[in-house]
Amino acid sequence: TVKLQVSGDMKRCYDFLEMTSRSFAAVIQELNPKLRDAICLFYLILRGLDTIEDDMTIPGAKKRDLLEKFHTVIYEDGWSFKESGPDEKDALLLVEFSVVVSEFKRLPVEFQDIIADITRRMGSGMAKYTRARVETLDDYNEYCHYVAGLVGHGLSRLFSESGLEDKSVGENLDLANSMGLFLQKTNITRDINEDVLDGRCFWPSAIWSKYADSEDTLIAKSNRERGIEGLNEMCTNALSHIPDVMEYLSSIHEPTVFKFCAIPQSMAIATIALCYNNGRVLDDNVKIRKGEALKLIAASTSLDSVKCIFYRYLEEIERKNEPSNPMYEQVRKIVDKAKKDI
Ligand SMILES: O=C(O)CO[C@@H](C(=O)O)[C@@H](OCCCCCc1ccc2ccccc2c1)C(=O)NCCCCCc1ccc2ccccc2c1
Ligand SMILES: [Mg+2]
Ligand SMILES: [Mg+2]
Repeated sequence: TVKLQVSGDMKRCYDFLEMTSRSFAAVIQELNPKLRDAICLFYLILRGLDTIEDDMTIPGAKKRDLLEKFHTVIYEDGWSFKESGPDEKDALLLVEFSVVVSEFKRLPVEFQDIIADITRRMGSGMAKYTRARVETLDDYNEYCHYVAGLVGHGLSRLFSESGLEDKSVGENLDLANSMGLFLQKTNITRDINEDVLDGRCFWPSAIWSKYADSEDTLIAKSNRERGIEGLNEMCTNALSHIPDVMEYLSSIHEPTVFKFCAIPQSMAIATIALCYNNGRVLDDNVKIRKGEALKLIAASTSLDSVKCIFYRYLEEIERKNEPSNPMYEQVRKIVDKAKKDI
């Protein structure tokens, strides 16, 4: 008989997974049982950390202290945080965080060590960027490394530790980093309107300041042509990670792990293609249509089918590319390089 040992708190953890993530809940729940609970808890711990980072009502010094010590509170039975701002969408997760703590402490200690190490390093990186702004391209890559590249590091180490993937997956951390950077850079590029209206901006000033003299001007209708050129440069910057993404995916063989890794990447290339040369991104939060997303989920089952998906969207970007675009040559070079690997 299958011992369905879902203790009370783990059930509540999967409820929180559903509540806090449209995109990742399904792919995490489909994972092989050897990894499912660990990655669910890894997600909830980092979502809890990010809920603190995203909360603009927490004073700087207090926020930095919380971010830097979060890797220790995941071991504190009963830990709860009830001071999130009223607009924080995932505040309830921090109020009831004790269910995450109790289940985290039941994980194999090797999994606990990986999750705690990533939480510590991400919290420290987030604390650094509560003061620093994303200015240079190096800042941009560093910030995305902290909030998403490190997730790739932790996931790859968990895949190898579980025995479901080769030891080398947990060692090729540069490729794992690119998996996170492609997803995070896609989100940052797409979310510019929402972020600027929230008083935040993760686009590096090294890029946007070539096309506007302030973040508000960047999204203004009066500056639309230049804003779209900045948007195209942000899209092109994200596309540079595609060769690493393809190489990483070619190293993943367990079917549920492959889909878990591939589906978010397919969503991301479709999102970049939608954003490219599309002024609506500067006015609104654009998202790929539900029907297209479902097709991408169904098609992201093998390396060949994912390569076809990427090829198709790279062609769409090339069609949208115009000789008048300052990025015209850059886009052609990056698309041709990415297509060559496919
Ligand atoms: O507030 C929001 O809803 C969005 O927040 C964004 C932000 O604040 O920038 C931002 O918050 C980042 C800090 C918390 C990281 C949360 C996370 C996300 C996905 C996971 C997947 C599995 C396991 C753990 C995971 C942890 C965010 O959620 N960005 C989405 C992209 C992050 C990609 C992470 C990632 C990296 C490598 C991967 C490799 C394979 C499969 C999935 C991967 C997923
Ligand atoms: Mg967030
Ligand atoms: Mg954040």
